[in-house]
Amino acid sequence: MAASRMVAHPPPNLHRQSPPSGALTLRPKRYRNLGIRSCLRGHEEKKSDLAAKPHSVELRTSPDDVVSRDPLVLPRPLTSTQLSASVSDGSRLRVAYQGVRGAYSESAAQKAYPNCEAVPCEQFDTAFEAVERWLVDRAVLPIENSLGGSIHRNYDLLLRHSLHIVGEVKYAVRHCLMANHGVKLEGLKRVLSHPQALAQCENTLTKFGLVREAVDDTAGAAKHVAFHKLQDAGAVASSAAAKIYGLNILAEDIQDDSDNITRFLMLAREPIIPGTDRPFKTSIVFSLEEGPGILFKALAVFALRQINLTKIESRPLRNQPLRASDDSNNSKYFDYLFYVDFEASMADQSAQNALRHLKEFATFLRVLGSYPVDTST
Ligand SMILES: O=C(O)C(=O)C[C@]1(C(=O)O)C=C[C@@H](O)C=C1
Repeated sequence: MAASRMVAHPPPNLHRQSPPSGALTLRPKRYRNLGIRSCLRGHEEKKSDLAAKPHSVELRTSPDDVVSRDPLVLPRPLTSTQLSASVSDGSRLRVAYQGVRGAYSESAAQKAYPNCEAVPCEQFDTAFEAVERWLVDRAVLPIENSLGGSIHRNYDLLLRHSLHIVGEVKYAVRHCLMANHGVKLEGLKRVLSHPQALAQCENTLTKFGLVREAVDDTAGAAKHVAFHKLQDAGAVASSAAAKIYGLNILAEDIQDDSDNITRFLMLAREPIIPGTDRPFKTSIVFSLEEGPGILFKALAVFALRQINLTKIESRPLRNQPLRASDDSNNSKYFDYLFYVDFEASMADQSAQNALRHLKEFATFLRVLGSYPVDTST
C-alpha cells in the first residue's frame, strides 16, 4: 500500500461538525491592529533530539459541502474556541488556511492540494490547532514573500506547535485595488488589506495617496468593504475576491514588482519520508551559546559539506529574551533562535552529518521538516 494513501482515523473522542455558516461581522476595532488575537502559549525550549522518526500518513476525510451561494454568508472561519468541534471520515482532504474565501492562502491551498476542501480559519494559530486536533488534515500557511519578507508570526508558531513541514508551494500574488460599484479612484480615502499586501503595494498606494488600514487578510478586507457598502474605502485583494464579494476592480497588478511570489508551507501531524529521487529541502531551528564566531561556526557545518542555504531567519527567544554576559559590566545580550532552510534531504548522509556536527554545540535543535522543493515558479 502506498504510504501516501493510508487512511488515518481520528481519536474517538472527537466528532465531526461543520464549520458554522453565516455572515462574518468584522469588528472595526480589529482593523486598527494586525489582527493577532489568540493568547500565546509558552515556549517549550528544551534541548531535543532531531526530528521524530519519519513515516508518511495521508489522511483522507469527508467533504463538508455547506458552502452557501451568497458570498456574504459563506462558512465562517474557525475560531480558537471552536476547535473542539469536528473531525471527518470521508474522502476529501481538508486543508486549513488563514483568511476567508478569496484569500491568496485559499488559492495556495488549492495549488498544494488540488481538489481539497479548503477550510477558512480566523487566525494562523487556529489553522495550526485545527490540524493538531484532527479537525482538518493539513494547513497551508504563508512563510515569506519576495517583496514583503518573512511572516514572522508563522516562524514563531512553527516552534510553538508540533506540526511537520511536508511541502512548500510558491504562489504568484497579483493584487488588485477594488471598491464598490460606482466608487471612483478619486473618491477613495482609505484602503484596507493584509499588512503584507499593503507592503507589497507600497509605491502604488503612496502614488494614489491612500491611507492604509491593516486587517487580517486581503479577502476579509474586500468582504468588509462590500458588506458595509463603504464609499470612501477600497481593498487590496485578489481578482477572485472581487468576484466573490461583487466589487469593481479599479486597478490591476498594483504590486511594486511583477515578480511577487509568496512561499507557503504545507503542514501535517506526521512528517513525510524524505527522499533523494528529487530536490529536497530541510528546515531546522536552533539556538546557540553566546560567543565570538559561534554563528559562523554553526553555518560552517553546511558550507563544509557543500550544502547550500536558501533562507536564514533569526527570532527572539521569547520565553528568555535576554542573556547575562560574562563581563563585569552586567550587560545583557538578546537571545535568538535561528531558522535555516538548506538544500538537502534528511535522507542524505551529508545532511545527517551536518546536523550531528551542529548538535555538538547547539543548545537546542529541531528539524521542522524535510520536503520536496517547489520548482513550479
Ligand atoms: O490575506 C491573504 O489573502 C493571505 O492569504 C495572506 C497573505 C500573507 O500573509 O502574506 C498571503 C499572500 C500575500 O502575500 C498576502 C497576504
